[in-house]
Amino acid sequence: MSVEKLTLPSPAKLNLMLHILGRREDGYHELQTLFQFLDYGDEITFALRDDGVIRLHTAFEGVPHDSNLIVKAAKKLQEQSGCTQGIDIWIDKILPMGGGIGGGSSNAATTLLGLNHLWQLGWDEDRLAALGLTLGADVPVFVRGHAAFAEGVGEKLTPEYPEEPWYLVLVPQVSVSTAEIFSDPLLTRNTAPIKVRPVPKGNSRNDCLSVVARRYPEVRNALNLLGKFAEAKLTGTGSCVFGGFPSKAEADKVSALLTETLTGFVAKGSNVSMLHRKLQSLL
Ligand SMILES: C[C@@](CO)(OP(=O)(O)O)[C@H](O)COP(=O)(O)OP(=O)(O)OC[C@H]1O[C@@H](n2ccc(N)nc2=O)[C@H](O)[C@@H]1O
Ligand SMILES: Nc1ncnc2c1ncn2[C@@H]1O[C@H](COP(=O)(O)OP(=O)(O)O)[C@@H](O)[C@H]1O
Repeated sequence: MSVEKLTLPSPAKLNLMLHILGRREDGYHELQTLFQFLDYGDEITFALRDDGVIRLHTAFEGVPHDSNLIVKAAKKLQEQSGCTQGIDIWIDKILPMGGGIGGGSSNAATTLLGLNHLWQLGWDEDRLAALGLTLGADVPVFVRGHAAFAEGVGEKLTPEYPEEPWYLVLVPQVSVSTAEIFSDPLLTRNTAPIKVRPVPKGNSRNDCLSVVARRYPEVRNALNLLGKFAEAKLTGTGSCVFGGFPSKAEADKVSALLTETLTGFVAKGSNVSMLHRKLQSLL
């Protein structure tokens, strides 16, 4: 029997390290980064419609309907597959936008995988990841669903198996523009490539950190606070800051110190995305 309605998770990611190796001729930066997922994220509900219309029913502040990565992903998949069915979509959005935890990219990937399932397209992961890359550099890792070392602009992925601690993620009340950070003249762009796998322990630096911390006092405060209890790191180009803890109880203890002006959440790191665990359970 075919499925008509589906609710799927859309997890966050962390960049456990991020090195900038150089700048390409098209202005994009060559990176090496280690992605891991969090068991924490949005939830997207999809319901089939047979008239071909794609409609996201949840409004996003500051993001017009047709610019939403969920709608863009659905439209591209519909066009490229020639599918004549449509979709109604709702999202329970809890991930902060512009926080470096990949909410938009994750939403796009969940949409691609969810619609591949509901529309019964039978696309394989390679094809979905290639389409995903046209929507954003972080989409392919969410499509593949395994923690990975990423190279290029994020499209060359090798599965990795980092430890899976509990994290406390701090969410400074500021949205960081990725474009602004990558165009800062003070950004370090000449880190030597890591040539061995798995990524040797001790490579936890994020080359964006000093530029982001200099520009955003809110991020500086978060790094200072968390730094008293754990190694405090920046994910992506920020604004979120995270630290690992051996147990949920220890992460919760630090989380209890947060105030209204600096919020955060506790979540388990995971090398297999909760989206893929849910999809597996449906097969
Ligand atoms: C830095 C990372 C690390 O995971 O994540 P976030 O902090 O956004 O989550 C990603 O590589 C973000 O990739 P992506 O999400 O595609 O970046 P966008 O916001 O589209 O990029 C905005 C702009 O930043 C610059 N940019 C982006 C990525 C890159 N490797 N080099 C760049 O120079 C480009 O000028 C681009 O137009
Ligand atoms: N479904 C979506 N969820 C979040 N952001 C989206 C979405 N669609 C479009 N965007 C746009 O993408 C930008 C980056 O969002 P997001 O992926 O959450 O942050 P980051 O890349 O810093 O992790 C947002 O500021 C917003 O303008």
